Amino acid sequence: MHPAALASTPGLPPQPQVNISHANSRVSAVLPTGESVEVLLFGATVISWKDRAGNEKLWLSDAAKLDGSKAVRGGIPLVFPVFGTAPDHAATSKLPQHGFARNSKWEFLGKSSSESASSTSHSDASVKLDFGLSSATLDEKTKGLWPYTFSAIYSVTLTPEGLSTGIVITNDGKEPFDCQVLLHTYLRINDITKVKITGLEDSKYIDKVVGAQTKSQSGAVTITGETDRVYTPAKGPSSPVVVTEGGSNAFSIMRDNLKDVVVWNPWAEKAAGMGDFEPKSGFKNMICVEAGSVRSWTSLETGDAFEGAQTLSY
Ligand SMILES: O=P(O)(O)OC[C@H]1O[C@H](O)[C@H](O)[C@@H](O)[C@@H]1O
Repeated sequence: MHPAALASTPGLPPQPQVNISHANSRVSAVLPTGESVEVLLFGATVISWKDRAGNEKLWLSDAAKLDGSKAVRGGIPLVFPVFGTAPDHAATSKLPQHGFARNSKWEFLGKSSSESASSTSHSDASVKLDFGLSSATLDEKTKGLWPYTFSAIYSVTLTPEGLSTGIVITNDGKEPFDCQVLLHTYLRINDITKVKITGLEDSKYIDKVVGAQTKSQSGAVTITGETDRVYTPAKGPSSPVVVTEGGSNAFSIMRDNLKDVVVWNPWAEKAAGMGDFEPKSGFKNMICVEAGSVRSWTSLETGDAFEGAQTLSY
């Protein structure tokens, strides 16, 4: 066990266990109540989040590359500084799809844990794992494609109630830069045909499946084929987006300063065409609901910071 692990001390309430494994390439944490999370340093990608009964809440492809050779297909890849590609935006036009954050090795900055003072009969300990990426640690090729000076801290907080992931990006350089941020969350569901997404009613969206047309959502979102939409929820970021399955709440997504929500399911044909998407029928068991700020650019002047977060619960 790594020195960072928190061992239980006799007489004190049970504490979260934090481990660094797979030749220092993954960080995992388990709460005394049984919930767990696992984060790959490659991309600071959350690859697993389990409830206290051990049920996996995120979808991860059986063919996902976890060795750093490709962005992870599943979990929560981090999109920065561009969503998709932006051929008309000179500063980011050379970057690969969804930027470099999901393809870069992040540093584990450490953990902190807390427990509510009111805890009596059962522990409600939580743990926060912090990861860092900056222009100083980017590989030379990426620096050449996007020559700005920045630092990013990504925090993954596991509580008995849910999982929060939040990012702070700071412009540490002399030049301003524009960026977009997205938490590309693959939620695991049992049957896509029974899924409804609420909280996006009466909202404008860009339908990327039909030539980036702008449309308006009426009622809950259901998924009956390839879906790739960028919503700006009319109710604003403080209103939850809820995924129900067969009428029961499966997930609730709260956003902090992330005004857009991407809804993506590749459906059968697109899934068949993705080498790292397995099983091919897996599109029935996932829905991406992605909190972000991607419809426009966030401009950061020297010393400015952007902060955005989501909290997932079930
Ligand atoms: O295949 P990836 O680069 O991981 O992108 C997967 C998907 O991400 C987002 O949801 C985009 O809206 C989609 O257009 C894209 O297909």
